[in-house]
Amino acid sequence: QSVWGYDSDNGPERWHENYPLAKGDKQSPIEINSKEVQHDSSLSSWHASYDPGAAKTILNNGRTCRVVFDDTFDRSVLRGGPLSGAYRLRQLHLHWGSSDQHGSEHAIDGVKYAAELHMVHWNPKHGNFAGALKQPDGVAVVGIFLKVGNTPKPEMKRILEEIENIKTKGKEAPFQHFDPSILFPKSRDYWTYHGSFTTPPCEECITWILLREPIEVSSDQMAKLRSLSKNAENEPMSPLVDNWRPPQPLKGRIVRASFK
Ligand SMILES: NS(=O)(=O)c1ccc(C(=O)NCc2ccc(F)cc2F)cc1
Repeated sequence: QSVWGYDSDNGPERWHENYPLAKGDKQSPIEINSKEVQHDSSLSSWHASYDPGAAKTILNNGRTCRVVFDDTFDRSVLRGGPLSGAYRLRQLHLHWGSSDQHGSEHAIDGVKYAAELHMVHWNPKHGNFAGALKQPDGVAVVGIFLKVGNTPKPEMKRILEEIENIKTKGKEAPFQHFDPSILFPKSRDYWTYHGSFTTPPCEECITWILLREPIEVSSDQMAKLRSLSKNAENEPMSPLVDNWRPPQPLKGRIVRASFK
């Protein structure tokens, strides 16, 4: 079946067969080379004002672990930085590796992190998410790198505790009273560039805001993430790991930094 994934027969190298946009000129992720980044002093700082009551559920869709928010009105929004207007938080999810040495989608000067967390927002001026996907300014994703260390962020615990309840594909559990801004690192420094979804259909509708400072998770927390299964409960356990797309060609795009 043409369902895409991260295995040799349906992985990133073959996505273009069913999703032609995957071979576009503004694809994500990318490798950030700090020597080629342009500092832009006109970039303002970004601001998230999230309503913890907007959090709804957490689910395993066989390809990632995703937390879904109520985005039927401007309840949890991101503004500022490279954005004009308020973008609504729709979902957050993660990409991670089979070991602590890799797993992030973006890489910084060759450094890959153990995981990368994406907070996905869309521009309500385009009516709905499906409409926003077709616009270059339709979606904004805040990317946060996860680094394995020994002072793990207690706020990550909440997501990882829920993993017990969504071990297999298709499992969903209530996930309420959660303010994702507690996951942000201290520094608001970021890189920004124009790119795409890192998964099919790979639309080029994303303003990426990648935070420079990683947050710390423990090796046990990473092991918990790796205990999720790609398969449903009545199928053989297949560890959900290495759900990351490799860096794509920059094709002349400029990456701007909010910091010197
Ligand atoms: N990793 S990432 O942050 O770049 C990313 C963000 C959002 C989505 C998404 O919403 N997919 C669902 C989806 C994507 C396209 C579409 F047409 C319908 C649809 F539901 C996928 C990847």
